[in-house]
Formats: sequence, C-alpha cells, structure tokens
Amino acid sequence: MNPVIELRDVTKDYGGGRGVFDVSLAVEQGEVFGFLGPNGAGKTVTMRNLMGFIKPGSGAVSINGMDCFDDRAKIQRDLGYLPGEIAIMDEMTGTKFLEFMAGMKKIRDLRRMRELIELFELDPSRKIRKMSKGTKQKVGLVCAFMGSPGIVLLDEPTSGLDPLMQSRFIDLVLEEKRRGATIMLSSHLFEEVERTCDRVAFIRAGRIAAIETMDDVRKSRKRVFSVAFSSEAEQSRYLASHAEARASGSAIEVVVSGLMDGFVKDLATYGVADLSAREQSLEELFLHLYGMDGKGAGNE
Ligand SMILES: Nc1ncnc2c1ncn2[C@@H]1O[C@H](COP(=O)(O)OP(=O)(O)OP(=O)(O)O)[C@@H](O)[C@H]1O
Repeated sequence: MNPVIELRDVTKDYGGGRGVFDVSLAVEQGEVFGFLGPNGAGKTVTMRNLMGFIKPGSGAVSINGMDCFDDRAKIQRDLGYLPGEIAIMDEMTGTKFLEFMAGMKKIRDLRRMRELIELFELDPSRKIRKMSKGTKQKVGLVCAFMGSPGIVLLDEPTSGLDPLMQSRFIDLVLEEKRRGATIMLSSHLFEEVERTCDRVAFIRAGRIAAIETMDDVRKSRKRVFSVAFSSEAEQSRYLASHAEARASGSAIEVVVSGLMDGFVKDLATYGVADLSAREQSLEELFLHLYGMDGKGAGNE
C-alpha cells in the first residue's frame, strides 16, 4: 500500500545543530500518527515541510505521491491544518475568519463547522485579537476539521485547551479516524498521543529516535510509585535493601514494570503511610526506551 504521507531522508539544516536531519517516516491511509518530542526537537519544521511552507534542503516530502512544495495548492484541497502558532487575521472576528476560510476551501455546507463550534463550546463572535489562547486554538481546530478533509495535520493541537476540551479533541480525532481520515499530530504530551494514535515517532534534536506502534510503547511503559513510610527508620530499612529506589523529598520513588504482585507483597512488610502511582513521564519514557536525557535540541 502506498503511504498517504511520506518523508524520505528529509534534512532542513538551520545551522548550529538546529533543524531536522535525515527524517524518514510514512503514514498509511486511515492511520493516526503521533509525532512526539520535547520543545525544539523539530516537530514544527517537519509539519511546515509537509504543508509546503518550506522546501527541504535535501530529501523528499510527499502527500498522496505529490511533492509537498511543488504541488501544495493541489494537496491542500483535501487537507486540514492546525498551525502551532495561530496569529492570523487578528482583526477579523472568529465567525468572519471561519466563513472566509470556508470560502477559500470551497466548503459550501457549513453544518460541520457549526457542529464543531458546538463541540468545542466556541463563541466565535469576538475579534481573534481579543481571544484567549484556548479560544484561538478552538477556532484553529474548527478550521482544520470543518471541510471533513481526507488528511489532517495538527501541530500541538491541544495547546491552551482545558482538560474537558482536550478530551473532546480526543473524541473528535477518534471519530475522524472512523470516518477514514489520515491524521498526523505533533505533541509533547504523551496522553493525547497514547489515546489517539496507532503509531508514534519519537523525535529528538532533529532526528527520529524511533517509530513504534502504540501497543509496543504501552507494553514498555512502566509505573512510578511514590511511597511515604510510617517513619524514617522504615524508609532507611527499605532503601538499604532496594538499590533501585530513589529518595524524593520525604518519600521514595520506585519504578515498577510488569506484574505488581511482587512489589505490593514486599511493600506490605514495611510500615507505609501513603502510596501513589503515576505513569512514566515522556522524559522518563525517553530515558527508559533509548537511554536518552529527554532534552530537545540541547541548544535552545
Ligand atoms: N526559520 C528558522 N530559522 C532558524 N532556526 C529555526 C527556524 N525554524 C526552526 N528553527 C530551529 O529548528 C529547531 C526545531 O524547531 P521546531 O520549531 O521544529 O521544534 P518543535 O519540536 O516544534 O518544538 P516546540 O515543541 O517548542 O514547538 C529549533 O532549534 C528551532 O530553533
């Protein structure tokens, strides 16, 4: 099967180690593909290459077999895009902007636009300049999805959205996937990628570190337990026989993978005042999977 979105050995070098280097990936029809990496890793540069806003120094970027730079007008007829920074047409109201964009995209049926406005509880009547970051983001999301495009590129889609709206966004992506859309989204938030994506590429310092299925990532992800002991003596006793445990303030942290059984039974032989668990953060996952330090380009 031919991929819908493809980058082959793409390099855009801004000097000083900045940019993207030898990036290759392929997104199949109907797939939701995550592009995960810390600040400055090269997510936006990659997205802008796909949008045909910039031409790579070397390598090939294509959508449906067409060159993203040379054929951008044709590609964009069936493409929705959410930029990382929405700073356009500030003087227009949200309503005027959406109508203007619908006109540009030749969308005649505005029902989907109204549905999306309702979904995100968006009040588009104010001037974009006066909107909060989250409200602008909603305008951008409505704009990206209102034409029910076959391909959607989203650069940090939930930035500025509150948890309820983040969860509406996740539902929307899953609904669009069922419709058959091919979606690529960049993020530095593990959760939205985990809940929406079939596969994920990790990018760091402009280079792809790995491309994995979400199932494989989930399997390799561990839990971090924070344990507060009933006394300092109990904490010392635990630390003395558990080299993997790290002291963290008045508690200790233990990373546990696989079955919890052994960890829980062992812990029950100590005096425990409090116990909480969390998923590994993106940085910890990076460190765990690739022995990396989780930092971006390192030159920001
Ligand atoms: N036009 C440009 N000129 C020079 N350097 C650039 C340009 N655009 C991007 N860069 C650099 O390329 C690197 C990757 O930037 P990019 O915006 O793609 O990161 P990102 O992964 O999207 O990060 P964030 O999560 O912070 O948005 C950064 O070091 C950035 O400073």
